[in-house]
Amino acid sequence: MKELLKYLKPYRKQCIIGPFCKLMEAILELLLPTLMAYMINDGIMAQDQQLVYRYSFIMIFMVMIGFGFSITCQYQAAKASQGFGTDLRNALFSHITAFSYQDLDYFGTPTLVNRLSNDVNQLQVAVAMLIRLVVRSPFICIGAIIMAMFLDMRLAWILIASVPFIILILYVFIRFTTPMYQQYQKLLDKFSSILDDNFAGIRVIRTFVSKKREQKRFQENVDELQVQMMKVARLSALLNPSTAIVVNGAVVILMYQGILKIQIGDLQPGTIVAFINYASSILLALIAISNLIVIFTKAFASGKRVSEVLRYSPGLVCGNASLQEKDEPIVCFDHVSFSYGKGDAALSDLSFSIRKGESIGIIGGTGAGKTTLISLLCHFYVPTEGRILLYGQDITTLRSSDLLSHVVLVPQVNELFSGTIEENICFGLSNVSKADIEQALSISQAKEFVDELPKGMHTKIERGGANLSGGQKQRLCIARAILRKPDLLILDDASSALDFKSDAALRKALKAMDTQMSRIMISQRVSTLASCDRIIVLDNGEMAGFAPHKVLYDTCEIYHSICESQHVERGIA
Ligand SMILES: Nc1ncnc2c1ncn2[C@@H]1O[C@H](COP(=O)(O)OP(=O)(O)OP(=O)(O)O)[C@@H](O)[C@H]1O
Repeated sequence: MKELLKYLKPYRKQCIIGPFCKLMEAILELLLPTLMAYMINDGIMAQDQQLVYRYSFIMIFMVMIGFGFSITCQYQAAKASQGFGTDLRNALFSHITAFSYQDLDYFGTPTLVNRLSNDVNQLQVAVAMLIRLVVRSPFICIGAIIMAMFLDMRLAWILIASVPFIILILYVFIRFTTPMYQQYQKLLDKFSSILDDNFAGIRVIRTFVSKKREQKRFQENVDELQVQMMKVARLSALLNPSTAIVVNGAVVILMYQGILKIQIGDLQPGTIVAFINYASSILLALIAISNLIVIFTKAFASGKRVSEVLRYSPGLVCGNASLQEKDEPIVCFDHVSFSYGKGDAALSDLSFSIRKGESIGIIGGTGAGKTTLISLLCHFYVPTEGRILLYGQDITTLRSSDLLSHVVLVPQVNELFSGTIEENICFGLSNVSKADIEQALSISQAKEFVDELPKGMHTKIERGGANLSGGQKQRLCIARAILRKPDLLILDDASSALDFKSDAALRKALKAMDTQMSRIMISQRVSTLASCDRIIVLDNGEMAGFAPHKVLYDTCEIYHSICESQHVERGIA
């Protein structure tokens, strides 16, 4: 939680001025009942009209000054809490953007979204309350008792005696509600995760007529949330009445004792009015304190969740070295093994090298480890054992921007953003020539369909490429990668939505483009990979073969059976 304090530091001024103003307001508020007692005892009872006017004027003046202090405090509280929330949200967001896939897997996206939005909101409210009420409410409670002691010491003891009961009630409340709020936040994360699944997979849910099942899952979670919130609400609902019972009990005893004292001439009526005023001030301050406790209990749970993210050091640290092109293999896997979390090895002891300009195919059954291999090469995950070298340099020592400008990946899932086709292709690049864009579109086999669009490259793409077909999206993503002119282009099943003719044309155009650009292509189709210089055959995370098509066809049993299942002949390459 300490790390959160540093986001309050820039608002030190507001954190001092705000409570100071509230304190001044509270002092004025505490003086009012005593002034009223004097006004009643010395003015009204003695029928001194001038004195009544004088006290009335002083009291109105004090109320106005108090109002000014209150407004100033509200302004300072708003300024500090909004600023704190914005700074914290920015810091959290920039910390999360440095997370690797591994780190994102560790937390899960829904909980990170919740922490960024809901939890930071709770903290923001807590900061506002900290400035507005944390000083004021206890001060009013203590001050009211002290003022009452000045008026009548024996009656004041009735108020003092109620304090331990109130402290006990507050303690019990905090003790039981804190774990309940933590549990509630966890359920909220689950809720976000279900929403995330449903919105992302809405088409699949409809295709597989799973709407009812998903609705049931959603309902169950909402019911759990409701049960948890009801538990907290039941306890919270008890808090205000229990404190009110204690304070009102004290008021009843005060009135009784007060009347007895008035009857024997030991107390004046104005004093008992002031006592009742102080008792109700204490009651209001206690209600504020109980609400503060609810807010701080929630904020404490949220603060722990936000701190956990801020304290988390990304597992994947990038180096500072710049990549030097040397006369060494562009890629070298040196006894690389990898497991996701504590699961089985997704890759086991892989060792191979890729020469500059070589085209490499990767084939293997579902879950064989093809995407994992590429993710390690792009430094999205760190090998559990072994090293990956780029031009002989360990990729963990390289500057991330250097690595990603030399190695460009077109992933299985196509990501396009809202904007024009041109903006999407040039994403992250500046000063790109029209000729280069046209060339990239042409190589990726996208030029034909883009030219047919009425607005050509200026056609608007909707978010996620919703107004394009799967094949069109893939071609634009390939064009975007080609435009970067990388040393190593990786296509992870990136031509799966292309028809055979376009797929063949793409491979031919890539080969003709630049003999210096190395390529890695993952595919389930032998026909897509057969023309590669060499093909890696993966089987359950292990390398079952690494050779040209014809050699593998003759020597690798797994590859041979894949070819047979796809009716591919030895001479296809
Ligand atoms: N994020 C992840 N967390 C845990 N396990 C994972 C994760 N991603 C992949 N795996 C597991 O690692 C293994 C290799 O997966 P990978 O995605 O690399 O296979 P693949 O060969 O690319 O499969 P496909 O052809 O179906 O895409 C599988 O057993 C898979 O269940």
